[in-house]
Amino acid sequence: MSSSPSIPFLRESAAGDASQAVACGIKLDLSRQRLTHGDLEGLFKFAAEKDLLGAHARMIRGECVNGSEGRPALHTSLRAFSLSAPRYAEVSQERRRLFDFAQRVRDGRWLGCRGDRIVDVINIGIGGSEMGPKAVWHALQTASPDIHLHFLASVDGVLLDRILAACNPRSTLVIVSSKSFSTRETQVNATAVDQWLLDNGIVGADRSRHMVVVSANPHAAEMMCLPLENQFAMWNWVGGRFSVWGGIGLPAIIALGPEAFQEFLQGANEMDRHSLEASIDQNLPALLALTAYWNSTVLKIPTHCLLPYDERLRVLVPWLQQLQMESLGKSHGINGERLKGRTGMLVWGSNGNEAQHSFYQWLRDGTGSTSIDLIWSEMPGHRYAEHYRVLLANARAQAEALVARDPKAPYFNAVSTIVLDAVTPRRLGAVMAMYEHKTTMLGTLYNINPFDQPGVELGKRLSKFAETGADPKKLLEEARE
Ligand SMILES: O=P(O)(O)OC[C@H]1O[C@H](O)[C@H](O)[C@@H](O)[C@@H]1O
Repeated sequence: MSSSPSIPFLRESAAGDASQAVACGIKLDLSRQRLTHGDLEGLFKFAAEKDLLGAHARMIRGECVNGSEGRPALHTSLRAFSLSAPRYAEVSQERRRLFDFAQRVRDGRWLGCRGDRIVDVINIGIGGSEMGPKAVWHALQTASPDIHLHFLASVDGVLLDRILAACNPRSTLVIVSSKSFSTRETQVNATAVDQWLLDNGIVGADRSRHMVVVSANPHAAEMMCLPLENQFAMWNWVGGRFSVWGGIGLPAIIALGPEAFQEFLQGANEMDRHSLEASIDQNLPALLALTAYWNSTVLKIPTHCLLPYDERLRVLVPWLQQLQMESLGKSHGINGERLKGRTGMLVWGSNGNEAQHSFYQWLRDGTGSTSIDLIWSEMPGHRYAEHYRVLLANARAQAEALVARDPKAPYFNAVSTIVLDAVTPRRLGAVMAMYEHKTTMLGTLYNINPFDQPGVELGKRLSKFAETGADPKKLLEEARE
């Protein structure tokens, strides 16, 4: 593979539809990517050398792909509907429990301890234990929902105060979500919300009507003095940032209903099957991964910007940021070797239309090159024809404007457009699964393990030391000596 000095557009060398791929209601257009058709063919050969699709299939089959932690990465099993999927029995049993519990909350068979219906759900959790369900809820909630979700993630009392002020404890359900059940922010927030229940007279057995836990730690319910039936399982073989498909999705299951969540899972499962069955030149996640690999390693583009032209997809930005940056923000390979060249990009973005009036100036004229995904839907989520017409005109125009930069400047943009036929639970599942597969496929291409996060864990350990009043810098220095 060689870098092209003239930075051509794919559309200049690919005939007809060769720069497009369509699956699961998603149309990917790579024509504004900066490579030739020959370069793309070279990337397909590189993918074959790396056995990209074989490695992907091995992940889904349950092989030990997370070497540093010695386990498989089976998030795809959480959205599988076939007996042959690894761990199917335990996953489907837990899914039934989750759906049954959510339905009881929704139809009023599960009430607060004084007989009130649950109308507010507070999800206490951070990172992967927050971002997935938050993205799903933001995308699929109706304008006036029966049940309101609140996400308490950071250990910042301001957020705590605001959320508690919006809720009545008697009609509130608290979900404490933590894979490890040892994350300090979550522990501190859970204790504070528990105290709020206590202050409002919800004590003893009554607490169990207002609090449940989701965790891979079998002692989580016990740690919160709750009965075991108030715990929903997750498993060590699902990474936190890949976990929205199971118990971590509980707030969304309650707020949207099991039926919508089932559709969400089915959409993801459709994408899983597409990713296993489609040839490389039509394989959506593989095409996204290969062009990202090209952009980062050959064109040396340092950042990737996601610009949804659809309010419903706004929270995909922080979700994708964690997914890609925690998975691919690594400079060592699977055998601990220091890697040459770039790995994962900095991921950022915003609601596309709003961003036009804030940072597009930089994207169009600044001294940086950017990889960009523009994403929109062919069906609006509202009844205002004029709004949709203007929004779509903006999205289409910006797809061109963002690549219309000074051809003599050393800075340029590489743009993909991703068009959904609609934003339904099914399509959302497919889009999120597509980005998950893009991320893990990039792990294969870069030769890194996308399933661990050693850098974050050091920070977590140091914060615990800092809580005792110790200087974290000193502790690091001592550890080095
Ligand atoms: O779910 P928990 O165990 O509480 O972890 C919450 C988060 O903690 C860390 O920040 C990890 O890097 C994240 O991947 C994880 O999602």
